[in-house]
Amino acid sequence: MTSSDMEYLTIALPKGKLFEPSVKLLAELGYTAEGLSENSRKLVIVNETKKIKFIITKTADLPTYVEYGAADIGIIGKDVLLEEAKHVYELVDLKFGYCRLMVAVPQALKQEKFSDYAHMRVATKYPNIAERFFHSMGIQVEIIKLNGSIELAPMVGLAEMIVDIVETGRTLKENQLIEVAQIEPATARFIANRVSFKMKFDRINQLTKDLQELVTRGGVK
Ligand SMILES: Nc1ncnc2c1ncn2[C@@H]1O[C@H](COP(=O)(O)OP(=O)(O)OP(=O)(O)O)[C@@H](O)[C@H]1O
Ligand SMILES: O=P(O)(O)OC[C@H]1O[C@H](OP(=O)(O)OP(=O)(O)O)[C@H](O)[C@@H]1O
Repeated sequence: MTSSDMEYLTIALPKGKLFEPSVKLLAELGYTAEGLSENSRKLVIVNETKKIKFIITKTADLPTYVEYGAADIGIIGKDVLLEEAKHVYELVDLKFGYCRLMVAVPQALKQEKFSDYAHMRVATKYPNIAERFFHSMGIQVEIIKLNGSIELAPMVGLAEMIVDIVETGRTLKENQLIEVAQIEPATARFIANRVSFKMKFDRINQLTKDLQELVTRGGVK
C-alpha cells in the first residue's frame, strides 16, 4: 500500500438497487461526499476533508474490487458474495435488500419428486450457486448462464428451470412460474479487504461497530 492509499478509506458501492440504501446508511454515520447520487455518472467521488473515496462498481464486480484491495470496504448482497466466492471479510449483515435465492419452474413442468428434475436445463445469473445447489441434491443438470430477465428462459424454451432471486414474488407470478426449492435468503453485507482490515484497523473497526449498532437500532428510518 502506498502512503496515499493509506491516507484514504476507499468504499465500494454497487450501482443498482443497493446503491440508495447504502448511501443513506453511510450518510447516517457521517460517511458522505458531495455528488454521491444515483444520477451521477462519476465513478470515483472523494471527500477530501474526511479522506474518504467512494468508488461505484457494477454489482457483480464489487467483491473483486474489494478482494484485490482496489477498495478497502464495500456493501454488497449476500447472493453476489455466495456467487463470486471472493476472499473478503464479511463484517456486518446490514439487514436491508432482503431477497431469497430459489429454484422455480413453469407450473406445467412441476415434478412429484425433486430428483425428477435431473437432466433439465437451468437458466440463471448465479451459475456457481446453482451448480453447488444441484450438486448437493445429487442431481445433474445443465446450467445456462444469463445476465438478467431470467424468468424469460422457460417461457421461450431456453431452459426448463431457473435459479434466481425472488423478493415480492411478483415476477414469478406474472410469468406463471412456481417456486419448487429454497436455496438461501440474502441481505446486504458490509465487507472488507483482508489486508486493509489490518492496515486500517481503527477506521474499519469503528465503522463496523457503528454499522452494527445502527442496524441493531433498526437501521435508517
Ligand atoms: N427484487 C430484487 N431484485 C433484484 N435484487 C434484489 C431484489 N431485492 C433485493 N435485491 C438485492 O439487490 C442486489 C442488486 O440488485 P440489482 O437488480 O441492482 O442487481 P444488478 O446485478 O446490478 O442488476 P443489473 O444486472 O440490472 O445491473 C441483488 O444482488 C440483491 O442482493
Ligand atoms: O420477486 P420480485 O419482487 O418480482 O423480484 C424478483 C425479480 O427482481 C430481479 O430482477 P431485476 O429487476 O434485478 O432484473 P434482472 O432480471 O435484469 O436481473 C430478479 O432477478 C427477479 O426477476
